[in-house]
Amino acid sequence: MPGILRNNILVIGGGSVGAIAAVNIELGGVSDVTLVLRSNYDVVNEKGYDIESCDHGNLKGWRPSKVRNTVPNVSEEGLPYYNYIVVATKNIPDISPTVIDLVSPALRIGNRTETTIVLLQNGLNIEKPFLTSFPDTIILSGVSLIGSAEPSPGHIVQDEPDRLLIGAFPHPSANVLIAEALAKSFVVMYSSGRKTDCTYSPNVLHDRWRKLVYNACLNPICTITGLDSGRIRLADGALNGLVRPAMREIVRAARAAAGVDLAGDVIETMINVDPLESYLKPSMQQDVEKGNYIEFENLLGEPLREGRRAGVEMPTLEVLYQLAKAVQWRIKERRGLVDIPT
Ligand SMILES: NC(=O)C1=CN([C@@H]2O[C@H](COP(=O)(O)OP(=O)(O)OC[C@H]3O[C@@H](n4cnc5c(N)ncnc54)[C@H](OP(=O)(O)O)[C@@H]3O)[C@@H](O)[C@H]2O)C=CC1
Ligand SMILES: CC(C)(CO)C(=O)C(=O)O
Repeated sequence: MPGILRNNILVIGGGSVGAIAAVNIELGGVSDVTLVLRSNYDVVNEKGYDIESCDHGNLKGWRPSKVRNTVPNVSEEGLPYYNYIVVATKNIPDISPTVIDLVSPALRIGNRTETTIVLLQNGLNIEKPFLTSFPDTIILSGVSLIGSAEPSPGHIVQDEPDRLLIGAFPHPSANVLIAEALAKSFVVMYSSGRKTDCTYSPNVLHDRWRKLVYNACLNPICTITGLDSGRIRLADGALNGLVRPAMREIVRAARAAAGVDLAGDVIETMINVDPLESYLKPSMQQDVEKGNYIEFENLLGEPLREGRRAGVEMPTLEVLYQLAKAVQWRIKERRGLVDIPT
């Protein structure tokens, strides 16, 4: 579109969530997406994505403006800065590279205010390492209720709509109005293709704790039991014996640690957030089935630590956390990260 200034967007991680985000951003027609891929790079670079989406229909051979298998080093490669860097990888601080290592080369040395980072990831306190490493950069929160999976490289199946809440994480020095304006501009850009439900939501802490009622509880419970989010609702006693007690602990922790009062019906809403018949596997369960590392520290460890610091007893979450940690160790062993004494 000559004469019109286009947004230059980097999306890091083109899996279940990142691929759909790239589609939405490109669809508006005013942004060019560079998408950084890893295991699915060869397939997508050669043939494009094969996307089956409840929001977008079937997109065969879909590609964003550019795909890469490395994060661009904007300073060394002399590239123009990115307006937004959208991070849609799993957030696994216990495994390298961390998200900070990943994003760093894409910010111009000495100028970290021109780019805004959007964390399209689950979990609590994910912005903290960014505020420490890039104290001048504004960080946006993306809380997504999409249901999406990548059953094979480059094949994306999105069976629950993309409902995305965007807001700015509290920042120690940035101007609140600028941060708010950047969040709202992102919403406009993401929504301009009119195929998605992306809204501005300033209450980031509330949105993240609310989502944790699902992510800190159903994600590990489904992962550890091997039952998807439909079957766990059918399984004898699992809701009353496991799911609801864990969810009640998160509700108490949100209030005590963050002053967040979640709605009285949040537990039942989160249990029923997806139709039972979708038999949806939470993202952590999908990861374990693929032999991938799990995001247990930000989904489970951080809310548990916050709740404990605020004096909340969290016996169910404590056990789930220790079990998830053992699952992560099993994955590390399979991937050759631990030495087993002979
Ligand atoms: N899936 C869902 O339905 C939902 C997911 N979320 C959250 O969204 C975030 C993204 O999840 P999701 O899309 O499901 O995850 P996926 O595993 O499907 O996709 C993550 C992508 O990031 C890539 N990646 C990871 N590390 C790197 C790296 N160093 N360089 C380049 N690419 C990298 C992965 O590549 P590789 O294949 O090589 O590992 C993969 O393609 C998570 O925080 C998740 O909790 C939130 C709501 C719903
Ligand atoms: C709740 C859900 C399924 C998104 O809707 C999710 O966040 C996950 O799978 O981790």
